[in-house]
Amino acid sequence: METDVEQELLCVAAELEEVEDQIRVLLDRQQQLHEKQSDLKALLEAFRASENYANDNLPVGVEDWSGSFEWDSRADDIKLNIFGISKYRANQREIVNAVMSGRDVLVIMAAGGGKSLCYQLPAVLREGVALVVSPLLSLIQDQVMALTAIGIHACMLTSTTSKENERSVYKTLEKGEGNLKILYVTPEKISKSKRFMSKLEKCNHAGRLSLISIDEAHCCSQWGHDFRPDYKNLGILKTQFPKVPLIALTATATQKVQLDLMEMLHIPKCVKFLSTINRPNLFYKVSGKSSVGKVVIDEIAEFIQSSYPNKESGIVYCFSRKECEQVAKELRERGILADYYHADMHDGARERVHTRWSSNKLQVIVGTVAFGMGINKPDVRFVIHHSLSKSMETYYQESGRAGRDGLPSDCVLYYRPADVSRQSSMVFYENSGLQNLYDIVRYCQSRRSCRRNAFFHHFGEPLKDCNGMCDNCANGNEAKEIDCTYHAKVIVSLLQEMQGNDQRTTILQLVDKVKAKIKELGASGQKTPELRKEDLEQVIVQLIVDHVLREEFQHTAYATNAYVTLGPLWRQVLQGSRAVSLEMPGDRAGGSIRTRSSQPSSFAPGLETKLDELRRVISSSSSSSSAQGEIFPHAVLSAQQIRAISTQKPTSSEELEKLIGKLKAGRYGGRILGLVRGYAGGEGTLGKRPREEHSPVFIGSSEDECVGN
Ligand SMILES: Nc1ncnc2c1ncn2[C@@H]1O[C@H](COP(=O)(O)OP(=O)(O)OP(=O)(O)O)[C@@H](O)[C@H]1O
Ligand SMILES: [Mg+2]
Repeated sequence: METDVEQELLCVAAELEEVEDQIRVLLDRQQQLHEKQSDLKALLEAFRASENYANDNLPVGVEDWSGSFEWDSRADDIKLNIFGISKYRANQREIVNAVMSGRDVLVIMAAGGGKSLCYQLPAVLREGVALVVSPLLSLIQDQVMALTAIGIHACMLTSTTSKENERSVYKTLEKGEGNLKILYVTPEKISKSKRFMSKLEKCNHAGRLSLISIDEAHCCSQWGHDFRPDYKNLGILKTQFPKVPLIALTATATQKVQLDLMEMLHIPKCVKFLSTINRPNLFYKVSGKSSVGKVVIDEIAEFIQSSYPNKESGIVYCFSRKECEQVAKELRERGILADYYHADMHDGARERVHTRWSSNKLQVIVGTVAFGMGINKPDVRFVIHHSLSKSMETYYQESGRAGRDGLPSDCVLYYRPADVSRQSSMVFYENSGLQNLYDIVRYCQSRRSCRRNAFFHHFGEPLKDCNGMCDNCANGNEAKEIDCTYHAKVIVSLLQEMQGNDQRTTILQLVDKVKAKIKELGASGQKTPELRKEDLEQVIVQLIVDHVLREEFQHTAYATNAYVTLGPLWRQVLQGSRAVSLEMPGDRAGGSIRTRSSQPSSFAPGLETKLDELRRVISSSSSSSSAQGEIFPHAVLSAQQIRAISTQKPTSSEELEKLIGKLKAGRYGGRILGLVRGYAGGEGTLGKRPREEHSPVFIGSSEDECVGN
């Protein structure tokens, strides 16, 4: 009798503990929801304030930014004949109109959606100089080169600008000499250079400051994924120049970040344009990453060489500077033209690598996160992550460097659970750092859910069809689920035992212990699927993101180490009330899942090839002859324009102008038409080109954007 009562007491105690665990999880959730509730309330107030403003201050109908405006024909002319763009993408025209009407504007538009045109076109249309704040030197150089190439006078003030150039820019600002249209600066200029601000003041006083643009505006917010301290002082611009329209642009801003931006930049009454984050032309894929470094490089090299035999451009992102150098070297040893780019290099060396890549002399840049934000190379065909990103936002941004011209491109992330603790020991002290990391880890661990939907879900957007443009949608039916409840129990009981003995363990050490334990228990006749080392790593990581386990960090003099310990829900697993399963690719060979573009694309010589060669020739002759700096091949003719010329085969300058605008037709028309003539009648006298395997997919527009179509 007494033992029965004791038994029952033990059961009640165990159940109580379980209930307490659940309460802890619920309290956590309650706290999160309270925070979200207050953010949303604040957001709603801000929206209402801006709506009231719009209603109170503007005549009815003016908020229709798609109507007719007096600058329409000039805008159309410059868009086509200077920028070489035949049709606006979604929201571009409306944004240009809002800026031209003098309003402050907040633009959230997908990476590669075409944000630059939204401020560059008004900058050309309006009198005076536009100020553009941009966070990175490489991005600024890219933009200045591209604008110079199409004859728009742009310059920059950065850490690399010579004193002489700086003086000349200051003179232009002060006296209005020359025809400077766009001035790019890094945010430090605004926050640190009083001299610059006083010149700007004079420029504005003379009515010559046409607009202010804050590119990559998410850097203002510490809730954003790439907060830059100098960005937080940019509020001064609206205070100093209240009458100058300010346009803030970013590809990624959650509602919280949007609210923050409006507050920090002092634009509570701005017009907001939100576009979808969807990039329908990007194929997302997660590949299993071998624990052997050389094998990973072999796979990456094989992927690049078989999918892109014509040396189309790509980026490989790595975790550390050292890793970048190593990976670049090993890719070179495998015959790929690759070089590295990271923050430890001199500005000059970084610029050289960037320029070689932009002019297609280098196929692959192997970079850290220091490379990429806003890089305007439209024909990047693949972005490979050698290591895990630290959040969904960061991954969306970095992978979004691919396919900005709207043509099909690959985004591949090489995932190995052991990489999780490398990242977690870097981000655990950041605001929601671990939570953000675990979101991308869930993305990687999944073998069934649509990758694209994971982005929609993350950015709070309604789901859209993926059209088979991710590995899980393409291969999801082949994926299988393996029951790992038994393994999870062993893991939890081992950890319980170790904690009782005051022992610590890393994920990798734990895997070895689990393997040994399962072998030892094997004799007891338990029927369990045999898991490889990598699978066990994956089970442990799954348990971490599901709160059964948690990571704990300890600093040493040289590093921060991540250990794994019991989390709030461990008892549920131990008592068998929580099943644990793992999604596996159908073939179990994580590294070799079929991809959309893993078939080698045959590339016979044809008109497209000839046009590609032509643009390279023009680009390299420009780099030796042009006083205005290099003109990159993509600035001579974009991939879309090459496609349009190849399909339409224009026979006169007028026809060509409709496809690429007057400026380019005037400069290169004779040579382009000369090539097209060789292909008149469809067959071509220079060799027949097989049909391209990819049909173009375009970004963010309801209309067909293919120039001339
Ligand atoms: N309406 C259009 N039609 C065709 N191409 C366009 C159009 N608008 C922009 N582009 C091209 O799309 C590419 C990406 O544009 P842009 O650099 O402005 O993107 P973004 O939105 O600033 O992206 P990111 O967030 O990555 O900086 C560029 O090559 C640009 O010339
Ligand atoms: Mg941009």
